[in-house]
Parts: sequence; structure tokens; C-alpha cells
Amino acid sequence: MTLLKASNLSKVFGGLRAVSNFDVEINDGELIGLIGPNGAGKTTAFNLLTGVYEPTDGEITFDGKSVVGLKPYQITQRGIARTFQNIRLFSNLSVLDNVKIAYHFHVKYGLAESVLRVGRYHNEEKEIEEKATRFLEIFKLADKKDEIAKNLPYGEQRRLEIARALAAQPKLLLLDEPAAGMNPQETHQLMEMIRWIRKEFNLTILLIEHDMSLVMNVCERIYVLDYGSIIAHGVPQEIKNNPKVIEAYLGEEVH
Ligand SMILES: Nc1ncnc2c1ncn2[C@@H]1O[C@H](COP(=O)(O)OP(=O)(O)OP(=O)(O)O)[C@@H](O)[C@H]1O
Repeated sequence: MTLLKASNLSKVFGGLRAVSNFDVEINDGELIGLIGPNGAGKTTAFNLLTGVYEPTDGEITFDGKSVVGLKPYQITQRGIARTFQNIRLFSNLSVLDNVKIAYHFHVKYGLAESVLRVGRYHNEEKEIEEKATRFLEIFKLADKKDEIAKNLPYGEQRRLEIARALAAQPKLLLLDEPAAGMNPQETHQLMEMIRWIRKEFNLTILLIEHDMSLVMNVCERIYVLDYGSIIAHGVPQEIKNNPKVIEAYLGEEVH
């Protein structure tokens, strides 16, 4: 079943067509890569899918309904969560609080109860703390739960951002360069985590990544953007051998 469909999506900044006639269709449960040279429009595409920008043209449907014109938080509530190329954490809050915050989107207690700290508030806070801790365990951050987020090493901040995105309980997770700044060992571990969380949480994942070995190993299908347009899509083997892709990456190694 189709979960996300973008049709004929375009975004123009001034005279620049950053994304042009972008078409992608992602089925429930797939793990898809979005690649392309620097400046190809990948992050702009993510920003369109998550309501950061409104498209100049085109349609986006998620779970069968249009999400064009919704605010980012409304899109998160519909079930799309993301991470950012430049990590965006609540840098002065603890690791645990960063994940707990994402849960508050889903918690049902009213303001009066939370002020008075009665009723459901206590039980739900406890449940949130347990769930948040579980995500931290998955991402090997449980022993750092009380540290201030900005004091974590870079690779751990990236993992924390993914843990926080997952805590919003999305159906679709968009990862913008999750392995950026990681060493090969961290990248390998991340790859395993991505595979595992997809299965464990029945997730659909779309990821932007420059690390070709990660993309080729982990993704089932890949879309290639160049100058704002999709120039190829297919399974990793097809993408590796596609002359248009090789040309777009001329000077960069695809292996
Ligand atoms: N808010 C904006 N205003 C004007 N131009 C923009 C804006 N955002 C992106 N662009 C331009 O749109 C084009 C696509 O940028 P984008 O960041 O989407 O590419 P990218 O594929 O994510 O690149 P990278 O791999 O370097 O992150 C670039 O030419 C960029 O300068």
C-alpha cells in the first residue's frame, strides 16, 4: 500500500527551481534512499514533505490524504517525523528530556491535571519515562540519560535525534544524512540500528545520505536527484550502473 506519494512537486526560490517535478511513491514498510550531488535539492524535498516549505506546485499525499498546507507539527501528528542535516536538539536539556518532549505530542492529560499533578498525569509521566528510556537503550544512550544534550559527542547527538524522532511514534521516518560526521564503525552500527528499528516499529524510512556504502547496503530502492529533478530510481544495483547517475556524480566516487 502506498504510504507517501509526491506528484509533480516543485519549489522555486526566486529564479531557482530547487525541486522540479519531483515524483516519489513509497510503500508501507519500505526503506528508501534519496541521493544526489551537493545542492541537488534533497533537503528542500524533505522540507516540502514535512511542511517547512509549501510547494510552488504539486501534491503530497500521506496515508491517502493531502498534507499540502499543513504546518510541520500537524504533519508530525499525521505520522511523519524527521531528523535534520544540522542536528536540532534542545541542547540545554538532558538526553532523557529531549526524548520525553516528543511523547508529549501524544499524551492525553489536560492542562489542569498537569498543573495540579493529579489524576492521569503521574501514571502517564511514568509511562513516558519508561518508553523514553527504552529508546535510549536501543540507541545505546541510556547511561547518558542525565547528561546535557550539547555535551554528547557528535555521533551520539545524531543517534539521540533519531531516538527523539521515533518517540513521536511516526509511520514514516525521514533521516537527513544520519551518518554525517560518523566514523566507519559508528556508521556500521547506525546501519544495523536503522534496519532493526524499521522492523521493530513497523516503520517506513526515507533517508538522505552521502555515504554510498550505507545507502547501497541498507536501502531497497533509491531515488536520485540532480538539479532538482529525479534522474533515476531503482534497486541499488540498477542505480550503481545507471549512466545518468554516474555522470551526475562525475568526480565523486559511487561504490
Ligand atoms: N531557503 C532557500 N532560499 C534560496 N535558495 C535555497 C533555499 N534552500 C535551498 N536553496 C537552494 O536550493 C538548491 C537545493 O538545495 P538543497 O539544500 O535542497 O540541496 P541538497 O541536495 O540537500 O544539498 P546538500 O547535499 O549540499 O545538503 C541549492 O541551490 C540551494 O542553494
